[in-house]
Amino acid sequence: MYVKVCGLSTVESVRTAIDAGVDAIGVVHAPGSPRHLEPDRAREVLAAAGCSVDTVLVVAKMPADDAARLALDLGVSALQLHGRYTASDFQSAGHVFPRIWRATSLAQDPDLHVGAHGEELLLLDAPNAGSGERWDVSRLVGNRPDGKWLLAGGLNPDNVADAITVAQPWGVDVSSGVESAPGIKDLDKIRSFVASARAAR
Ligand SMILES: O=C(O)c1ccccc1NCC(=O)[C@H](O)[C@H](O)COP(=O)(O)O
Repeated sequence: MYVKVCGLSTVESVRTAIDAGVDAIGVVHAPGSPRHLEPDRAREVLAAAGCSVDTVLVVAKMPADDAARLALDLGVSALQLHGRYTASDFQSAGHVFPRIWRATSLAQDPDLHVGAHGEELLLLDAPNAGSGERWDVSRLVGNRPDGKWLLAGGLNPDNVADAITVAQPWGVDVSSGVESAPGIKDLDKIRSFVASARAAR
């Protein structure tokens, strides 16, 4: 089970996530989000991860080409285009940056084929990204994607194991569910989330 913790904004939280055994950490560049980091701060936070895990830049409304250039500049492993990006956005960003992830929700009636827009990985989230809202993951039963896809949206240390059992994702992603307040990561919740996700079947 691939585990990503997103919206990290401190060196301490990155180190905790890595010590807990995550596969990926994400930083958010989305003005208005409580997790938004300017590029210089994102660089400092990402530096704490080194090359030990995948590092992901998450953007929401930024033009895809600009996001791809920022991903190159920051030296992240992958760029997560979150929300209403078109196939053409993916195509043009892919000319600049090679590893692109597509994050969407069932509310957008997405193509559930991983790679439909040329992406490496598909992330299925709640309609409001980073809101901590849950959604009915049982809607995926009989209709789940194949391949590399992450389940996200309202997961936390207490519900992640059940969600994995129902949806059988390739991996999981969490943000609000390991926070004490919007944008403030709780280190114990990070440890607990990773342990629960790893133990789930
Ligand atoms: O986290 C944000 O504030 C955010 C803002 C804009 C686009 C994406 C954002 N987050 C992406 C994510 O981290 C996922 O939505 C997350 O894994 C699921 O969120 P949560 O329900 O808070 O666990």
